Amino acid sequence: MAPMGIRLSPLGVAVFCLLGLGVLYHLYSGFLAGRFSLFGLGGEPGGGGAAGPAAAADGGTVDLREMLAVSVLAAVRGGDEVRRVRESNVLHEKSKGKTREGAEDKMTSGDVLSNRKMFYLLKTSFPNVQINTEEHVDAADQEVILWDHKIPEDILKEIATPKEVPAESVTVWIDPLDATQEYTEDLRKYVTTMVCVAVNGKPVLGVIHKPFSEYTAWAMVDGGSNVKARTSYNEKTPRIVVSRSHSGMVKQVALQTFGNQTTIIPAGGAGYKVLALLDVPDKSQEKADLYIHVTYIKKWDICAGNAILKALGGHMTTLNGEEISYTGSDGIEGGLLASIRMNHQALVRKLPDLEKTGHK
Ligand SMILES: Nc1ncnc2c1ncn2[C@@H]1O[C@H](COP(=O)(O)O)[C@@H](OP(=O)(O)O)[C@H]1O
Ligand SMILES: [Mg+2]
Repeated sequence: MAPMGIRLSPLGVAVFCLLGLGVLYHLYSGFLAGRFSLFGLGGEPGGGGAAGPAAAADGGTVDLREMLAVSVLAAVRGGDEVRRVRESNVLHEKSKGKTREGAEDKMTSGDVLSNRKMFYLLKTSFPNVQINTEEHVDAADQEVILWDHKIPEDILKEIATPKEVPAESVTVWIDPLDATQEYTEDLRKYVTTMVCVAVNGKPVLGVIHKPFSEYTAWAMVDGGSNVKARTSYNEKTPRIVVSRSHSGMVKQVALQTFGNQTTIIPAGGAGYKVLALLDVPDKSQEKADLYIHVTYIKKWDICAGNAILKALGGHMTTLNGEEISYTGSDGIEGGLLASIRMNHQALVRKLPDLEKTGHK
């Protein structure tokens, strides 16, 4: 006699098992999808992390202290690309055309790859702000780089509270590789990556990073900084740092204004030249008392330096002493004068009017 009990048909068992597997698959795939979507948004699985772009950006405001943290990270990450490409010795150097004065306007893989990192890091973190960058951003080649929402200790120490401003008042300027000409000549000390944040056109945050010595200077106007002015400057016979590859008539202007005893220091990069005015521990950094530029120049080249100088009590203006507005057009026509711990207006009065003297 067959033993008593429930008889299970093999077909029934198979259907039951399949159903069970289906339920398990459904539950488990939902769980995995949840985890992946959390990672995709930058949140921490299991909760606890703020997900997605900087929370403040969603409400129509952004926190400048958070923007500073992301700007420093962007400059460092961009700098990693700049260094990597230079060390590979495969620069893919191209010309973007000529400047108004006829110099080659160069671009390399270092510029492009740094731009991609810097732009997408800032754009993903602060989707609602206007970002202007020197290089073209390829929308088909997007990169999702997420900020971990950590503000470094040195920033927290200097800037104790968040500083909210309307997102629409902000313009970010990125220079993914300043001193491209010198980069192609392997003059590494001049190269920087820079981020600037302007609020209503006024430069407020500046970051200048030197990828080859891994030095970063940052400052926030009415906030704090990790860099300071030197204790003394020579106002009478200043050492003047000027462009080595877009100089125009700058040497004539400088010597005419300050006399033949004045030392002219030709150097690459607007970022490098601003750092020359400050107390920078980097050994490869030359020191100067003034920075003068007479030809056309773009706002991504100068905004970060302008913000840092302003935060430290210095000045960057056109040669006529006009403040530079960091909205609208990309470039400025009136040359540049940058100084710190000097009577800036007195320097402006000393300089010749470039329009009249034909020194442009
Ligand atoms: N007349 C000009 N026209 C266009 N760009 C200029 C310029 N003079 C200077 N620049 C840019 O300003 C930056 C600093 O210049 P310099 O090293 O000559 O002082 C460089 O930026 P990039 O290297 O980012 O292109 C350079 O290309
Ligand atoms: Mg550049």
